Amino acid sequence: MIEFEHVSKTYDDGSEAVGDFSAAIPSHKTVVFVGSSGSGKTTLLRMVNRMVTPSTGRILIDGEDVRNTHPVQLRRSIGYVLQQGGLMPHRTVLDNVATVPVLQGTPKREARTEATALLERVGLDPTLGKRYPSQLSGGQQQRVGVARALAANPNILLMDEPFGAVDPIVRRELQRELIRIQAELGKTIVFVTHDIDEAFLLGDEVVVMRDRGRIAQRGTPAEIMAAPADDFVREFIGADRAERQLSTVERGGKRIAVDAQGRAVGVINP
Ligand SMILES: Nc1ncnc2c1ncn2[C@@H]1O[C@H](COP(=O)(O)OP(=O)(O)OP(=O)(O)O)[C@@H](O)[C@H]1O
Repeated sequence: MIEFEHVSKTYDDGSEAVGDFSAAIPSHKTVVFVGSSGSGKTTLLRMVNRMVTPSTGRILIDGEDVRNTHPVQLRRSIGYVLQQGGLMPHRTVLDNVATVPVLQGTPKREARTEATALLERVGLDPTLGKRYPSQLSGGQQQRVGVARALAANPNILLMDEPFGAVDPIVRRELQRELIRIQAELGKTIVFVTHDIDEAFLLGDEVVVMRDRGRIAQRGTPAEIMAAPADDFVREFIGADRAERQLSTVERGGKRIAVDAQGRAVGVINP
């Protein structure tokens, strides 16, 4: 479990990114922080692996204050996936994935064998391991980013808009892949996004944030959709509701559900 206890953050230039935030993230669940740009999501995420030091308050992982663990050790023990992958450009894909285990003392050969298995786990052809990151598509790079984050077998995965820079179709594939991987591995995932659909798709629980990390509502997707706490949440989740409204059309003798753009979202059984 990850606990945020009354954390706040005011950066050196005086900007107050987080006011007073408390939340517990249960183990083996995916909790999504969703909010507009600048609401403090990234700042909160980075407090967990000590890339940001809270101005006040503390973060506990399984009851232990993160300040008691050396930052380098802590970061190696927590998977971190960023929007742009953050891969090392001059190392092969395989070495990108194997680096942290090698630093932690796994023999190189073993680390590479495990890295190959991880590439498969995230849906990549292992022969891509010989390439360099620039020789992969954006979606493939993000998969490598996930494989790398999993390489040290962390209990915790921090994911900061990991699928934000890829096109909607690839994004969908990556989301499905993450759901599949999470069903197998059961990590404790904190996932940051500004996309409410992504939040509802991936989150066991969703934390809707206003400015400065203020929680507007926390709950399961169903709870939030069924009973938005206030106008802010209603507007946030409903902003594109019209787009999500479904209708049915007849195609090839079948009833198909389509969204407002006419995209097929499913076949309706008679
Ligand atoms: N290193 C920094 N120095 C000064 N101010 C910062 C720093 N990092 C973030 N901020 C400010 O803190 C606030 C919260 O930023 P943060 O990146 O945590 O929000 P966010 O919700 O993740 O936004 P986004 O979705 O745009 O990444 C913003 O006003 C931002 O400008």
